[in-house]
Amino acid sequence: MEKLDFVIGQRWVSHSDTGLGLGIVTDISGRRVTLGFPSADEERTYAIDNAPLSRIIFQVGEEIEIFDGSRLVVQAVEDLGGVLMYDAYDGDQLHQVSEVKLSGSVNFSAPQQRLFAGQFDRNGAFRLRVATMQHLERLRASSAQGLIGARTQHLQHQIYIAHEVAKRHAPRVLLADEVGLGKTIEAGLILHYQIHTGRAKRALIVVPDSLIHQWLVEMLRRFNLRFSIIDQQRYAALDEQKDDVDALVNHIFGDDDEDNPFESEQLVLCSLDFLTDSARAQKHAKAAGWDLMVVDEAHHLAWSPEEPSVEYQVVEELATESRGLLLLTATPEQVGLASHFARLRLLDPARFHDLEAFREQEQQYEAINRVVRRLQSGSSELTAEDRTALEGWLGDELGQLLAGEEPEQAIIDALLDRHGTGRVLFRNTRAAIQGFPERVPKPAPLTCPEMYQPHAWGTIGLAPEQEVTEDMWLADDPRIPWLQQTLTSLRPEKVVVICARAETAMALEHYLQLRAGIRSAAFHEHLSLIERDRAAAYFTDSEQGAQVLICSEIGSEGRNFQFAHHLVLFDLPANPDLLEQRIGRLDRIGQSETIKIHIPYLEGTAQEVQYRWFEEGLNAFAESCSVGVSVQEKVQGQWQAAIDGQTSALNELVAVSADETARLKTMLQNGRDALIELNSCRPDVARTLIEAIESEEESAQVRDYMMEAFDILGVDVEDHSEHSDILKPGEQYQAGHVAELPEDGVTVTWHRQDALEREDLAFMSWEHPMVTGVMDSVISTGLGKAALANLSVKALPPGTLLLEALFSVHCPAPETLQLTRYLPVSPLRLLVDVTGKDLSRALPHDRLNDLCSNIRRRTAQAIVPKIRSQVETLVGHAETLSQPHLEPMKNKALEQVESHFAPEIRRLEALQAVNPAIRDEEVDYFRKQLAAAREAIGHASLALEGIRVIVTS
Ligand SMILES: Nc1ncnc2c1ncn2[C@@H]1O[C@H](COP(=O)(O)OP(=O)(O)OP(=O)(O)O)[C@@H](O)[C@H]1O
Repeated sequence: MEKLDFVIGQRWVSHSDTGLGLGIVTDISGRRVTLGFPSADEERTYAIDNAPLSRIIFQVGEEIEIFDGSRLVVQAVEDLGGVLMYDAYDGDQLHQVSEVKLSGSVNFSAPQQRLFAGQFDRNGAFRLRVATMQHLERLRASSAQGLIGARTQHLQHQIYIAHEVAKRHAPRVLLADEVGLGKTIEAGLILHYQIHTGRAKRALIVVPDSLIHQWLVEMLRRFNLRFSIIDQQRYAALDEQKDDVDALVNHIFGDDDEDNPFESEQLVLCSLDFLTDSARAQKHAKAAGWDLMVVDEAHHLAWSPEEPSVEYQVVEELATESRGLLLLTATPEQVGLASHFARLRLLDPARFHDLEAFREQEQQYEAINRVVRRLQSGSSELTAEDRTALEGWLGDELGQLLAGEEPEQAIIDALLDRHGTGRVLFRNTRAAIQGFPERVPKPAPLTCPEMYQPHAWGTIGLAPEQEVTEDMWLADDPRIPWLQQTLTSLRPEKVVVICARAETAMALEHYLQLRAGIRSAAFHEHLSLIERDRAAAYFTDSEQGAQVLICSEIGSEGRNFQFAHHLVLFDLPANPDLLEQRIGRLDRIGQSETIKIHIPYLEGTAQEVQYRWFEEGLNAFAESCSVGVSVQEKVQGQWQAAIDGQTSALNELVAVSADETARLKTMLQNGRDALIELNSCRPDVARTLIEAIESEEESAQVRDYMMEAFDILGVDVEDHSEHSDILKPGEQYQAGHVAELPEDGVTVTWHRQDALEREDLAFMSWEHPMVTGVMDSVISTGLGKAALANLSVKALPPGTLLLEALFSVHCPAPETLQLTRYLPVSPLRLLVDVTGKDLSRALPHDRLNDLCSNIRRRTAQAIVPKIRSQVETLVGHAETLSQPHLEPMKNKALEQVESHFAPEIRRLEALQAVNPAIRDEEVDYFRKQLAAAREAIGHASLALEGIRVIVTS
């Protein structure tokens, strides 16, 4: 190593211990030099002719930091007797700053600074950096982005919806697939996509009490999304931590400054019941601000102009504070059309502003559907009448749409949005998806006992046991021996029993368990969350578990019991949608067998009426009946009369209902449902997406990439089985770079089928947190920013220097614009020699990788000071060569920004024509966003992102 010239006051860094920061020469005596390292508060003495030190000289244009924290940009550098004097600008005026005054902490962001400071890496780290950027670019352009690596089967309707919704900016939609088709999975995919792509950072999920745990587990095991529960317990713990002084301060000044637990987490899961009960939690949840809010079982949000429910009001408050909103319900019209409309309005007030107009529009759906169908088969077949209709619906916008790309699709989209069911409603049906098992009703008429005679009719008659004592009905209700016998004959098959009331469920469970010796568990709203989960787990256990789970209506909503094939409806609900919710516990994705629905009912009571109405009027046992609530509204008088005991009304009720069901189904099939179906799944698009996802998941690229990263970051890899490895921190482990690697290691699979079958294996994909964590870390830290490599080729004389330089687009802009989405991630790569010749094409990156080898670190440390000025020349050449590339990159980004904002602006303008409630400011907001994005891109520049200096031998 060469002898270094030291002068007191000079600044140097140690390349053997970069954590020491920027040292200052404090003493030189004999053959020894002493440096103080202010940041580390240490002093070190080195042998002068062998010191692992690099001299730090900042160049013109670089930023320096003074010990008081202020930052200036270097304008000129002067050497005064070995100590440097910088002329530096603070944005206001020029200062003379001796290097003595520089701050002790340094972060060399420019690659050449890192190189000169001795902070360079092995060749492999540079390779990893380039590979990371290239993969990021490829993944970002892929339609699979955001949907990779979920531990779910790839079902077309889910993937289509997830992609369609998640790619939107701040999506606001109603996911209304029929019961059990996977709305939770769709919401999880959307959350994952939005979080993965940076569209959302903060998310709040609001669900009924009984579903908290199920959501927590599904989000984690399927999507690696770690939500935190905020509940009463969390608040109690918070209050315990507060001391008396806090309490006094809060008492005097109010509690505006108190900790807000919703702010301390990014991903929060909270129950709607808790939010409606706690004004404090409501206030906190609202103040915390969200990018995306999910509300499950949204049919609980009942609304009428006179009496909006508390639940509706709570969600409404939060919905205005959240940019994105996903409402989930299988039965959107369960509590009436007005509530359904009010929820649509929460989602898109611009489109849904007038209930009457909404009702009227439904009448047009058939006509719209006819035109849409013809458009789908090629616009040449449009009749003159269709054209007139289109002009009537779309006005001037039609011309713009016809002039754009894919006019047919654009017109269909505009029709669905402005005049159809809207972009906000997605609903897949079993009929459209197909492949679901059959549902077979098994009625069991029973004689009504004496004790129920006074309570046989009216809605009380649907659950008459509530009118007598528990002892009485348990003794004399014929449904009890029937149930006991049915369960015994079905043993050991699992059976879900559902009844309306928690009290009935509790009594039944008690009875079966203690008096009939049938292993059972109860599941209802009076149990704590832990008790409910314990009951569900006891039922799920296939060996030792309960044969029967007895659920109340509310307790069972949303739960997954598809491993059972027998359902007992101990009573029948008044509302057809509640019946569908009940059957949906078993009739879910994953149900492998015919579902047997056992229906004990008491003859000559309201129960018989209800059974016959569901069976003969609606056919609601064998098939999902989405028109049930509408039919009920229509036949309300007859239904009530029949339920009240007018036996003559029953036959007519059944006949009228059957006709109305058929009529509504046909009408909806031709109109609304057809349009919704069109909106909800396009199988060809879904298939292409699934292919793209699977090709990313199945490719060996992710494993190859991670193996290279593990090698560099010190992670040991042991073979486990064909597609699986065991990962453990090794001796050289660099902890900060690898997220989610436990000390004692983790077993992972790179194969989706294995991941679906074995939940204990982590499913590694491009979007697993460990992989994204490594990629983020490579990009955001200095790893591989500067490297030195050796190249042996005969064509070049030994000692020739080449520079491989990477440039990326640098574009400061407010985060809300999310401009990084439009700028390339993959670097501009240039290879230059000292004469400024561009060798980029002659020696591509991969070829160079094959030819290059590592230089020993000690040798490299010795070379760097000698080649400093040549490297500076090379960097200058690369910068000159990079400049012509900037404009095309900016233009491409501009094009993408325009294509994102233009349709949004056009849509609002079109809606404004029919909805005066849309204010000019709303349209202006997007225009301003577009203008700000244009301006920011206009100022974009190229920044040097990484260098590899290649020395020939
Ligand atoms: N793609 C999938 N891969 C694996 N399992 C799935 C998939 N989609 C759904 N499931 C399973 O099917 C069941 C129903 O899914 P989910 O709970 O999301 O339905 P839902 O539409 O929300 O139901 P509900 O209307 O009852 O709330 C769950 O057990 C879920 O784990």
